[in-house]
Amino acid sequence: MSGMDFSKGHGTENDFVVLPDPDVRLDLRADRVAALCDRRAGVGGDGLLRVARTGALVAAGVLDAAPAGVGADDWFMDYRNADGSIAEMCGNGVRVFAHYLRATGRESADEFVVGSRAGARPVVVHRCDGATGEVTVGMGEVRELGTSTATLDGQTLTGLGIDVGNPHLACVDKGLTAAKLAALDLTTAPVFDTDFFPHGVNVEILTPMADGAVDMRVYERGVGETRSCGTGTVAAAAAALRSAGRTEGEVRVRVLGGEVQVSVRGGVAELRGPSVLVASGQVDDAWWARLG
Ligand SMILES: N[C@H](CCC[C@H](N)C(=O)O)C(=O)O
Repeated sequence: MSGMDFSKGHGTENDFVVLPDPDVRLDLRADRVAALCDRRAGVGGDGLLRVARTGALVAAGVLDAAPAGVGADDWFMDYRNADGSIAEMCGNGVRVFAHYLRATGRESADEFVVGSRAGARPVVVHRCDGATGEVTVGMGEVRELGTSTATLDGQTLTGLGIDVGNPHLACVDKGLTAAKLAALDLTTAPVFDTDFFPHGVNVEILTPMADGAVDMRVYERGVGETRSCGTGTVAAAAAALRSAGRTEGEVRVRVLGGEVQVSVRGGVAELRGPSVLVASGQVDDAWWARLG
């Protein structure tokens, strides 16, 4: 059986299919990405990270141009959601991507830039071995968009629209406890204001800040509920700080899949957390070809 190399990895159990594609040979049509991310009929994942250098993606026409601050030789995280849609940024994904580059020898430095459609994302790899890593990602500007609402589990919540390169609605519910959060039914997509979020939105529900920490669940655009969302934890941290009358600080965000640390300073965020590389294998060429 011949096939296409892949790896599986996750950041606080937000999991990804990692696809090395240095010559950008793969046509990542939405249906093919969805088939790969399918948890029964495919490899399974919340998303897919194609690994290629920025210049190769521009040469292949996948990118029109290198985003500002991203060099042709910088590795670029070409992120796709499980439904095959393209998203601008993936915070947990950048940690796994950076860990993968180090663990496979594609990068040898502890600090380097990862390219994304949201721009340059500088990373610091604090430690990494084949299986586990600890990475800090420079998440760029956190831009508040004003308040909007989402309706889920029969209730309408007010939240803060936040752009972290991709769109979020972070709903701090003052009366919410961790137990009530855990009991929320997130099996169906929240109803949101499509005029406010014309390109869809990732919706976070979180407890108010206590002892420098919040509890959060998230319903992701193009995926559904995930056990974690890195850009979502940044949006949640910014909303929790705002709700506490602050514009900067450190927030520990507890998600279903673990815990990350977010720092917001001067309107710019950093995200620190774990990465795990679970397995590597091959996608069978005949299986891939049958997708048409
Ligand atoms: N899981 C990702 C977010 C993916 C965002 C995607 N669902 C979208 O914006 O459409 C993260 O760790 O930031």
